[in-house]
Amino acid sequence: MPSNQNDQKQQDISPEAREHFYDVLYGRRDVRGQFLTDPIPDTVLTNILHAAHHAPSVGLSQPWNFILIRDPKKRQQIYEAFVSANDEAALMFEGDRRNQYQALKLQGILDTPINVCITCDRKRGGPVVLGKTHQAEMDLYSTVCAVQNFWLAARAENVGVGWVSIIEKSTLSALLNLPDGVVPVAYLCVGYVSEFLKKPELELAHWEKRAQLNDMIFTDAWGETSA
Ligand SMILES: Cc1cc2c(cc1C)N(C[C@H](O)[C@H](O)[C@H](O)COP(=O)(O)O)c1[nH]c(=O)[nH]c(=O)c1N2
Repeated sequence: MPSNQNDQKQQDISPEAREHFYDVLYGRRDVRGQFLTDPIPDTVLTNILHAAHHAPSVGLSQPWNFILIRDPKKRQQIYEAFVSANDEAALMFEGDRRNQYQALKLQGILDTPINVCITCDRKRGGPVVLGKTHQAEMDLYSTVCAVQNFWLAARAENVGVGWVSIIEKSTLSALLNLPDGVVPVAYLCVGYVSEFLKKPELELAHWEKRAQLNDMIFTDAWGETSA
């Protein structure tokens, strides 16, 4: 075998590794109600952060930071911001849907040993960043890639993650002293769990269900399906 093909073979993902990768991917869950308070060893947290930091980013700008929030007082303040936003959110749903919403557990802010806020520095890389010249929001999308890496690496470490977005952004920014130009992208509750549910909690609670993949695929233009 020519040596470049040999190199390629060595880079190929083995069938076993592929299976493990899909185990992690499909086994990932948004966790709210199954958190344990057991501490996360620093080595495990470092592995997860390291994976997040290896996400793709526009122009390799790496616009993210990771704020590790352990202080119970700070978390209590953030929890109160959640409660206030969640009360407002409930009023946006009507009738039975509102009752159903109010019965959902939508955060684990005080239930985990650590919360992590992943931020995006909108000014990182200066005024002109390769790949961001015509789509300014690419730094936000890059940060979301870091969030997904974090989520998947956590699952590989058997650590659960719950994303909480029912918090007023300005309140969160003030509580975390974010400077001008830095925005919170993801507020994550992070901890070991009693179990990873087999399906999304919102599906189990009959709030929403997964759509059919085929209904999501168009060919050549929006709305066009190959017969
Ligand atoms: C951008 C964003 C924001 C939120 C979420 C996710 C994402 C991607 N999710 C979790 C969401 O409900 C969950 O991902 C879906 O229900 C699918 O479940 P699994 O993640 O597959 O378990 C979420 N969950 C929750 O309980 N409170 C929240 O505020 C949010 N916010």
